[in-house]
Amino acid sequence: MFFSFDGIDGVGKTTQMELFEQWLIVEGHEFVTCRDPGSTLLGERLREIVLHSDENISIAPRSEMLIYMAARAQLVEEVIRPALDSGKVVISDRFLLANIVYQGYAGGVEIEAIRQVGHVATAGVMPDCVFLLDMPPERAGLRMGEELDRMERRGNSYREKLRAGFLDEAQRMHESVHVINADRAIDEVQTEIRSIASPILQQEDLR
Ligand SMILES: Nc1ncnc2c1ncn2[C@@H]1O[C@H](COP(=O)(O)OP(=O)(O)OP(=O)(O)O)[C@@H](O)[C@H]1O
Ligand SMILES: Cc1cn([C@H]2C[C@H](O)[C@@H](COP(=O)(O)O)O2)c(=O)[nH]c1=O
Repeated sequence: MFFSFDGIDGVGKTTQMELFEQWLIVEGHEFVTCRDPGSTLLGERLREIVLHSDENISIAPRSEMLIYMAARAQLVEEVIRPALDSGKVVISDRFLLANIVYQGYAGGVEIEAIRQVGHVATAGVMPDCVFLLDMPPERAGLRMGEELDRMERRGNSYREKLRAGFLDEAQRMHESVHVINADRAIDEVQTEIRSIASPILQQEDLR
């Protein structure tokens, strides 16, 4: 079973993932967590390039899209597929949906092209369930730290496009993408996440 968490920067993904992991331990599930981009040596190197490069290193929109894809291909190969093959639950901090939204809807790269490259990069490995944490960008911005990375430095209109893009994709993929109102207390958000995950995990256990 493969879960991912996504949403605009600052919505509380990391906080919710940590609570979700604690719950999985109590429920007796073996799991592997990862972050996209990252969680492999190559992926962490690419993360550093795409998020923390000097502003005078130009990264064109398509190059940016492909850097994320390369990191994800390695993540699937080294971490996600082996974990799923051994029956573990996988929890990923972001996945292909972020590429479609950040580089496509908000970044201007053709969305269909991203889907096609995404299919190659992931070899068809996709989350069974995506928790899309949603809230107004101006409120999520209040939760962001002081040091912003390359993506976080993009302005409000980019963030508005991100939110709209995530919500469009959630409608398109309504069977697997669950929109969670993240503008609530931490425990309320987590309760909803667990209530969605619980029947999915039970069904998997029965197989
Ligand atoms: N529901 C919430 N209410 C208030 N504060 C929250 C909530 N969820 C998280 N926070 C706080 O907001 C900050 C950002 O949270 P977190 O790091 O989990 O977000 P994130 O989505 O992973 O961010 P990023 O993607 O930018 O790393 C943290 O200080 C966290 O404690
Ligand atoms: C996977 C992916 C991510 N991004 C962006 C989204 C965030 O701004 C950063 C990742 O940092 P976080 O700690 O996970 O929030 O990268 C992207 O633009 N495209 C992608 O495919």
